[in-house]
Amino acid sequence: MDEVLAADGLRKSYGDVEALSGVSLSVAEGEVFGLIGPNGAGKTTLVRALTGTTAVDSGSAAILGRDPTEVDRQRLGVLPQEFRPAGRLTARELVAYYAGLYDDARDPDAVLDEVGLADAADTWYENLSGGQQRRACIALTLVNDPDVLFLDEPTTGIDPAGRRSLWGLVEGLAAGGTTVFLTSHSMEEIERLADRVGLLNAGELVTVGRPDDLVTEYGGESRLVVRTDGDADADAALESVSLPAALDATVSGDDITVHGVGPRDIGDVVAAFDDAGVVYESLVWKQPGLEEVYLSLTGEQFEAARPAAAAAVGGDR
Ligand SMILES: Nc1ncnc2c1ncn2[C@@H]1O[C@H](COP(=O)(O)OP(=O)(O)OP(=O)(O)O)[C@@H](O)[C@H]1O
Repeated sequence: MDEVLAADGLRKSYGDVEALSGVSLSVAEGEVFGLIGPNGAGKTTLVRALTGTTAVDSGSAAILGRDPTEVDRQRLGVLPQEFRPAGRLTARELVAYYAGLYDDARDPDAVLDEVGLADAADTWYENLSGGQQRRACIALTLVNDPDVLFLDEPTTGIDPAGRRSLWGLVEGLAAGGTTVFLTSHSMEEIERLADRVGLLNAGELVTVGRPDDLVTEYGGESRLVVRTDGDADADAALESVSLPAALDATVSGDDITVHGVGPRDIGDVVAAFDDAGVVYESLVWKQPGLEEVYLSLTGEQFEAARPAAAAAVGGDR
């Protein structure tokens, strides 16, 4: 696969703040590269360095083998984190205006339809809802049918159904060969879309890899958390249970956590609790995901909930 994006030793400081401290990476054609990291980690600075909208102190970046400031703009789409187009143009007028900047642009109405704005095409940008405005901004980045697309937190403010439809859109673009560089605070979004993920922390790319590989390496164990009845003694309850060999458990308050429970162990573990007559309020199986990777490598917690990570396998009885 051809290399479409390249960064080599990018450094950028703002006064005493080192926003990027030597970032190198490579993104192949058709790849969706997800960039995650805490607030202030340097993600937007990296996007700006890669797209040539900020001058770096040292290091180099290339898009499609060229300096980012020299790349053919027809081939590039950039959705900045903060983007405020003219408020008193309708969504259609805005997209048509941007279409006029390119030699070969797509039909504005088709693009508006793609981002779910067909019904709001005649609404002034300033009267669109926050999520609709973000969709309109995404439309502006798609109007030239770019080969390389930068999306800096594209779905912030967009409702869950809208997010899912935009994820489908990004998947379709990637399937068609578009290279996507995506930053997000939503682990669900990154897990769904990214072929590879880079974790940026305090200006350093701490790790890069496929989501599954990162979860295997840093995500920790799958576990089953058994919440015992508040009146019961959780330690005594655990003593009475004959867990399958190789599994161990710890107690914290009313919770008994059985460690290292893989998907195929769940039935045996639940049966062991049932056989011992343990009364429980809930059983939750937790599988590690990118959130755990993030937590383990940054020591921080994601704001966004990741409901898919916890699957209830039982309930009151
Ligand atoms: N124009 C600027 N002037 C001064 N400092 C800046 C500027 N842009 C960014 N910084 C600083 O550089 C660091 C990295 O900021 P950046 O916006 O790249 O982080 P980020 O990972 O995108 O954060 P967020 O997740 O909050 O969007 C921060 O400490 C920020 O305050």
